[in-house]
Amino acid sequence: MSGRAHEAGAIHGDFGHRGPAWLRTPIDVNALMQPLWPQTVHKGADGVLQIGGLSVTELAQRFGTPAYLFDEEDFRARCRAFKAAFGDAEVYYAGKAFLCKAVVRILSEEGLSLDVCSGGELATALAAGMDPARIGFHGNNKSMRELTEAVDRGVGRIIVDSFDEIDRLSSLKKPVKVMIRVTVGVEAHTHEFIATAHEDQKFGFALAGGSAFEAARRILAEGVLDLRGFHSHIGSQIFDASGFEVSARRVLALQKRVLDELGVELPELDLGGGFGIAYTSQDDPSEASDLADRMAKIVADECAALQLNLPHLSVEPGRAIVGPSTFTLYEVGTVKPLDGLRTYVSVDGGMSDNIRTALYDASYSATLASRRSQAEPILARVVGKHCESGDVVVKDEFLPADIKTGDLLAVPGTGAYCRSMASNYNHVPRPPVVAVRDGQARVIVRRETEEDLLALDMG
Ligand SMILES: Cc1ncc(COP(=O)(O)O)c(C=O)c1O
Ligand SMILES: N[C@@H](CCCC[NH3+])C(=O)O
Repeated sequence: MSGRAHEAGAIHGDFGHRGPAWLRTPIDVNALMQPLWPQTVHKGADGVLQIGGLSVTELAQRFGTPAYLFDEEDFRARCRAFKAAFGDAEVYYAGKAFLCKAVVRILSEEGLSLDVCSGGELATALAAGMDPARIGFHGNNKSMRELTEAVDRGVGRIIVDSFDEIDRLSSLKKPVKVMIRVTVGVEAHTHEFIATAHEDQKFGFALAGGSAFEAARRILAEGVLDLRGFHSHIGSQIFDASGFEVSARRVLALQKRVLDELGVELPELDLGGGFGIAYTSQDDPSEASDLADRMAKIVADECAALQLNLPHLSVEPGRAIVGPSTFTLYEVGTVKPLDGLRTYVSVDGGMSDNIRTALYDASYSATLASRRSQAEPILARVVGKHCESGDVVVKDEFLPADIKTGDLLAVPGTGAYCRSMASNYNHVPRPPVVAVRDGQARVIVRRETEEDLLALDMG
């Protein structure tokens, strides 16, 4: 798909501050909506963005801005797509991408399992009635309190990440199901901060040097914990499936070594999450079904070659399920043209509701969501209201030249790692998450207030 209009928020590239000529020709805006936008989103003839049968102008009036607008139908459809694609394999939704009680209930209804990585995520899952047996618990530094709570509540599996953790868990003297997290040495092609399987980092047991094998040997020799298999997660926002294939091969070779040398055939294998999504029109992510087919094939081929039984497979997608389901709605405040350069468009949120641009140099897009404009496109930078020059939401976007105070801007692809990584920097209260479906809207995470912030301040 080629981006062709400021209205679809799909334009990127260095075209000068007034944009290329083709950008000013009329186009079918709705044809440009996928795959950046949630499935129920479209623009009416008046240029107003609609989600779940409601207009953003109405939603802004009712719930204020900024707000994360969550398309429940879209989220459910992606849960189902992953479940269907992976068939018998277990899909653990990675709660770190975005978690609240409503999401937990939807996951239960759609038959997904849940990956949590802290006592707080575990508490949220349990408070919303998630079956503990369907929860997997991750983390490189789980506390004794967190481990005890997980074991007492009957969490389905704990992914052990260090020898210290094996000792802590074993001290509870319960036959807890565990997986061993392995760093397989794959350099995933993604931002350095979100790659997790190269050797020089904090997660898991290294395959090289034998510590992953030693972890298995120790657990089996001690005979306290119930070792189910190995786990590999190579990073996040990955487009190239070959990294998953290499990691599957390496982990299965380890599984074979455990069988040959320790006499135990481990019955499970988790290949983690990390499937990339589109943030701009230039991103071209794989379908869940293509990824699932490639993973299933490599596991089947490799098992056949190594004469292993097929392990029960699981995966942990977060971003690919929730990322595209949500966009952030902002109101434009100050508009500051810098002659010959670009126009700075300030919105009423920023790095406190989306840290990804500042942290990972992530690319986003934006569209005018509250009206139609025939004005020529100008090169704009969408920035927040925080006291940082790096407080950028969208680095480069073509917006109509008549962009003005009070306009609404929508930024797609903010379902994952935006609300969950939101902060109160500059004492800015965090925005609500509003779920929209079939013409109905409900607040699933309410807006923080200044009273909420003051409530923690003991004076
Ligand atoms: C262990 C583990 N599983 C799953 C995920 C989910 O990743 P993503 O949201 O990129 O699918 C992460 C985050 O990168 C992770 O650390
Ligand atoms: N938070 C990161 C991804 C890391 C996920 C957890 N391992 C992001 O926004 O892309």
